[in-house]
Amino acid sequence: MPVLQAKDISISFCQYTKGLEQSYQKVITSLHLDVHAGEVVAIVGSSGSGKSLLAHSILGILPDNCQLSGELYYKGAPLSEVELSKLRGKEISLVPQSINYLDPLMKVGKQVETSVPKEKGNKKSVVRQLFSKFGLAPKVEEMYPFQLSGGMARRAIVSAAIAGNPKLLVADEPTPGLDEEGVKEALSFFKKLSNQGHSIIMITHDLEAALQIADRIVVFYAGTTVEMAPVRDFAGAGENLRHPYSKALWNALPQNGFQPLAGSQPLHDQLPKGCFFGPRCSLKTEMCEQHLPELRGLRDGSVRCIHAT
Ligand SMILES: Nc1ncnc2c1ncn2[C@@H]1O[C@H](COP(=O)(O)OP(=O)(O)OP(=O)(O)O)[C@@H](O)[C@H]1O
Ligand code: NI
Repeated sequence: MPVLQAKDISISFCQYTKGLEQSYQKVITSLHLDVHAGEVVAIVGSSGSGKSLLAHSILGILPDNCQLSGELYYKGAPLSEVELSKLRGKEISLVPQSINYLDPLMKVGKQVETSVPKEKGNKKSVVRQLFSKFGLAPKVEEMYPFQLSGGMARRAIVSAAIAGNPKLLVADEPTPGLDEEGVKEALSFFKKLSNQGHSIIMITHDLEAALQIADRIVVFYAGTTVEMAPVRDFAGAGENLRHPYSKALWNALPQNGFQPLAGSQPLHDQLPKGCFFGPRCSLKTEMCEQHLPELRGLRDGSVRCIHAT
């Protein structure tokens, strides 16, 4: 049974148009995701594909003016608002994408202390241990966020996210601002957590980083999940991958010759008819324009493409 399962999530934002008239603008169409105990699942996809909104759905921290539909399950049971408020920051924790989540007016050590559960004993010493694990000197505890480098802020945020020893960690772009060594450390730290039975959802633009630690890769495109694949399928010319977009991402990596893909991901208010990837797809036929394909199971994975075999 998956620790977390998201099925057919769609998200709309309420906007005021004229005066008091409201309209709902759908920004996410159909996202699917699951993660098992001890598994690292990486979500890859370009900017605006819905990665952070899915993370916020899982944590139950979407803005008030938006409406979510679809199903979320935690350990097989539907994840309700009430349930989430009990789990958030404890069993389920988020490494937020922006370091602006740090309170600018509060010393960093004190902030991370607020994430340490009571049961853990002396909060200050827990923070000290966490910081030393991430190479942050004791003096950093006394600093304010503006005094930290991007990399230090990132480490402090990860410390806060894991302070409660979460079963499920959702890390939204955890590596920007870190140098090469820092990236390696962060990735190997997540891997270690997963080896201890924790589940990790890692969100990233960086397919290469994802491939280093993930067990499975989930590919998002324009607010839809287009493929779920085991990492081993990212090999050769991508012949084991299921969706043409995943193949394109793989073939665009330096080691595969930087093969570019023409066009760009459509915006949510300019989605094409039928398959969202259609306009960029070499496999496109008339059938593809009729409706958005469902995500279907295929060879140890899933794909949203009628042509995939
Ligand atoms: N508060 C909001 N109001 C209206 N639209 C929003 C809001 N937040 C996000 N969106 C839209 O939802 C879509 C998905 O956004 P999201 O932040 O999840 O993308 P992302 O994949 O995390 O991108 P990035 O890689 O840039 O972080 C985008 O089209 C974005 O414009
Ligand atoms: Ni994001």
